[in-house]
Amino acid sequence: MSRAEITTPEALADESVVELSLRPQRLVEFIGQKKVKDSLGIAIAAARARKEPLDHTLFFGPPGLGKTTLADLMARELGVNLTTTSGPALEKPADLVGPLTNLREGDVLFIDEIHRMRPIIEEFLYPAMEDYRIDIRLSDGPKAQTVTMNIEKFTLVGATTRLGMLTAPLRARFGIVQQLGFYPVDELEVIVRRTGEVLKVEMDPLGAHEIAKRSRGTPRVANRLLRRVRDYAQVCADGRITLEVAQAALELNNVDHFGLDDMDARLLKSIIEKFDGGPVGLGTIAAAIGEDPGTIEEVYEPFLVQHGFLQRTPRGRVATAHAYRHLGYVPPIGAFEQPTLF
Ligand SMILES: Nc1ncnc2c1ncn2[C@@H]1O[C@H](COP(=O)(O)OP(=O)(O)OP(=O)(O)O)[C@@H](O)[C@H]1O
Repeated sequence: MSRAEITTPEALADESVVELSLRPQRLVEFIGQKKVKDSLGIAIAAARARKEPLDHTLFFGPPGLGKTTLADLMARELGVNLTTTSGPALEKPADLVGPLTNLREGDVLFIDEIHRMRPIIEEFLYPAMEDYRIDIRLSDGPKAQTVTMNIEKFTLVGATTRLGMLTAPLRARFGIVQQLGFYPVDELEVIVRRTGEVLKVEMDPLGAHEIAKRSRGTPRVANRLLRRVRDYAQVCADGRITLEVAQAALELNNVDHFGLDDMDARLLKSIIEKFDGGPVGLGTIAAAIGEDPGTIEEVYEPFLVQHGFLQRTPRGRVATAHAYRHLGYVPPIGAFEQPTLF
């Protein structure tokens, strides 16, 4: 595993099965995000009492914070089926006909990465979301015939890491919109302990705390770090995760005590060394470190901005004094006066 991989908030190729086994089974087992959980709990109870489908719901926030898990839990709490797909997987409206016509009343259709849906799919979804009907074109061309089909009343749950990329008409069709934010260390610690119980690994509170501290506010990263530390504990110690074991295992995996990894360090160092600390445009940074600008913006920056390593200003990205010190540089005097954009 490369250094950046261990702390990436995105799911790795081989992780889906293990993630499934770690997924909470009830909404009460979902740790943190209290406001989101409370308002969902109320909306679900009300929908059940009225025997109506829940309003279409949109989750937004960085990857790995539990959007898919919440969609799954909503279906469980509502006692309905969940069908899952994703924006990039839907190539043509016909790809949605099966999933939509198979829905039973109240079922949940989950569309991950909904901001990556093609416009033609989006337009196909509008009448489904609004009036529970779909318009199927029987052939192509200007004289193409269309048949209208009614579908059962259902709930669309969408997830996106880029709320700004959703079109206004699509966004307006969601009755519930919830933002997921990074988790504080104490909540991640609870997640680590719960995962430890599922994996049947013995752990000291300080060991759990150390893993939580380095998890970039992200449950997916916390669970991944725990699995790596567990391997280390089994092979290099007596199987128990103590503070020392966690520290040694995470050092070995190049995860520093803030959870910054090689890619974060390269990004910040490049701004500091090549661009005098910034401001520098996203495209320029991306070219300098050989990474996709979208990935930098979606995956790396949210955590760096939230933890004060990076500022987004109207003229570009700026490395903060905190970033300079953290990476062993002396911050330049008077360089941090740009107004922030976000
Ligand atoms: N609040 C939580 N409590 C317990 N476990 C959680 C919580 N949030 C996420 N997890 C666990 O973290 C992992 C990643 O969560 P999930 O797949 O739901 O994230 P996501 O936001 O949908 O990410 P992506 O957008 O990349 O698909 C899962 O194994 C999930 O069970």
